[in-house]
This record gives sequence, structure tokens and C-alpha cells, in this order.
Amino acid sequence: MSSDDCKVGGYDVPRDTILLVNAWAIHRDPKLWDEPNSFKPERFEIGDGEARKLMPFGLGRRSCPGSGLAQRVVGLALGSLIQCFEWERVGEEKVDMTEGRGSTMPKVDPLVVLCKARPITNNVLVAA
Ligand code: HEM
Repeated sequence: MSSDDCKVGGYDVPRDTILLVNAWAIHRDPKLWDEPNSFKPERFEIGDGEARKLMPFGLGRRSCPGSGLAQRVVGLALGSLIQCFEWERVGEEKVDMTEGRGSTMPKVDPLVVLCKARPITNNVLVAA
């Protein structure tokens, strides 16, 4: 929310305007990213240079204060799901990545999978 009349990127923004950052578009801008629609996790390796352009937690003094926690938990949750379960697709067709409406980017066609706990997971649960 702008506290005063101002200019952002050359545009006049009147006082009391709610300005939303289109992070979706910025993260897919071919002027900024090499092959923006390709899955290339190596682009985020330290030293590569593209990681600094990623802004899922916003930027500046109102950026997400939970980003440190979130990044650790997301890695932990994903790693646990991969290490503790075997995953299997239900169908053979190519996964449809079409995005639906809404700010959380739901898939139009949900991905259906089967999962089975690996033996190590039973050991972990029994030990706990
Ligand atoms: C993957 C998980 C998360 C994502 C992607 C995320 C993303 C964001 C984004 C984009 C903003 C707005 C930043 C801006 O206005 O520029 C935000 C704000 C905020 N987030 Fe998160 N967040 C996550 C997890 C968390 C967690 C775990 C916490 C707390 C434990 C948290 C607490 C907050 C708070 C309090 C704000 C408001 C900050 C302010 O307005 O000054 N978030 N988050």
C-alpha cells in the first residue's frame, strides 16, 4: 500500500494504492532467465548467478520473515518423502502441468500417485 504518491518503474502510483508484484511473470521472463520454463535446478547452485533473481519470499524490508524456517522445512519434508516412501504413477500419460486459477497455482489436472512406505520408515516409526 503506497503511503504517498510515487513513481514505480516509470508509472505514477497514487497514494493508498495496493500494488501487487507479479512474481509469476518475473520468474518466467526470458529477458532475465535462461530457458525460463525448463526445470534446471542447477541454475540455483551457489555461484551460478541466477539464484539471486529468485524471489518467492518477496524482497526488501517487508519480505517474508519465515523464509529461513520455510526453506529448511521444505527441504526436510521433500527429502523425507523421497527417502521414506516409494512413489509410483497411476497412469502412463505425460504429466499435464497446466496451471489452474488462483494465487497458489493449483494444477488443472491433479497428479495421482501411489506411495508405499520403505522398510526403513517402519524402523523409524517403531523406534519413535
Ligand atoms: C514456502 C513457504 C513460504 C513462502 C513461499 C512465503 C512467502 C511470503 C511472501 C511472498 C510474503 C510477502 C512478502 C512481501 O510482501 O514482499 C510473505 C510474508 C510473510 N510471511 Fe511468508 N512465506 C512462507 C513461509 C512463512 C513462514 C513459515 C512464516 C512464519 C513462521 C511466514 C511468515 C510471514 C509473515 C509474518 C509475513 C508478513 C511480513 C510483513 O508483511 O512484514 N512465512 N511470505
